[in-house]
Amino acid sequence: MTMRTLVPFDATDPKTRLDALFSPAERRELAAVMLADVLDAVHAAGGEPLVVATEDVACDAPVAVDERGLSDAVNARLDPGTAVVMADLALATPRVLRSLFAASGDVVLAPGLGGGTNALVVRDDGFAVDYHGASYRDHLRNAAAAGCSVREFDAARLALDVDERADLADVLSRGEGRTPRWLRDAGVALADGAGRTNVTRRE
Ligand SMILES: Nc1nc2c(ncn2[C@@H]2O[C@H](COP(=O)(O)OP(=O)(O)OP(=O)(O)O)[C@@H](O)[C@H]2O)c(=O)[nH]1
Ligand SMILES: C[C@H](OP(=O)(O)O)C(=O)O
Repeated sequence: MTMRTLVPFDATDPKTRLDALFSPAERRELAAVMLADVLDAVHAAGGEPLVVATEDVACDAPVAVDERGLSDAVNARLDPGTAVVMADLALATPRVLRSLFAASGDVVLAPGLGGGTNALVVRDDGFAVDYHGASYRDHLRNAAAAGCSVREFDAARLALDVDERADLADVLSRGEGRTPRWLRDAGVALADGAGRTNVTRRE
């Protein structure tokens, strides 16, 4: 069973919350590397990805360029039986995505650590996304208002999206794809015994 999977991608000025660590060009490179890892996992999980991007981007999937905001661009394509997987889920594996796609419910929501919604599956055309801010809480409310059954899909490997410097610690310690290699090649490291607070980058 294949799952049509939207992968939203900010190709224009991605990962601005990492601007203290990386130049704009490096942030675009990192975003593209994470996108490649996510697309590999989506393909291996039986997903059929469509990248919904602010600008055209070279990647292993069809690309729909849509300059509208994130929620509008996704809602325009959210036919029942569609998944949405964010492009910065650097720990996502085929196994966890197969489980997400197989989870039952009119709306399946995978929370992000910061209160966002990192991935979802929609099977009811009464549901719409409303990203940014504490979107997970908003999505629970939207689903209830639409009379949708909801499955909360709590998975560590989907809960980590790369937004802040500290998120890189999890990618360095648990990542398996191109992204941890890119970070190490860029001189990013995790000081021993320091937890998520001491991600360093050699000059
Ligand atoms: N198509 C589209 N995707 C977006 C847009 N904004 C963010 N995204 C994607 O949605 C996902 C989550 O967004 P964010 O975590 O805010 O990503 P970001 O905008 O690169 O990060 P920040 O600049 O730090 O906010 C990522 O996969 C982004 O690439 C947008 O306006 N349009
Ligand atoms: C898109 C947004 O991501 P965040 O800004 O929370 O990383 C959200 O999950 O609602």
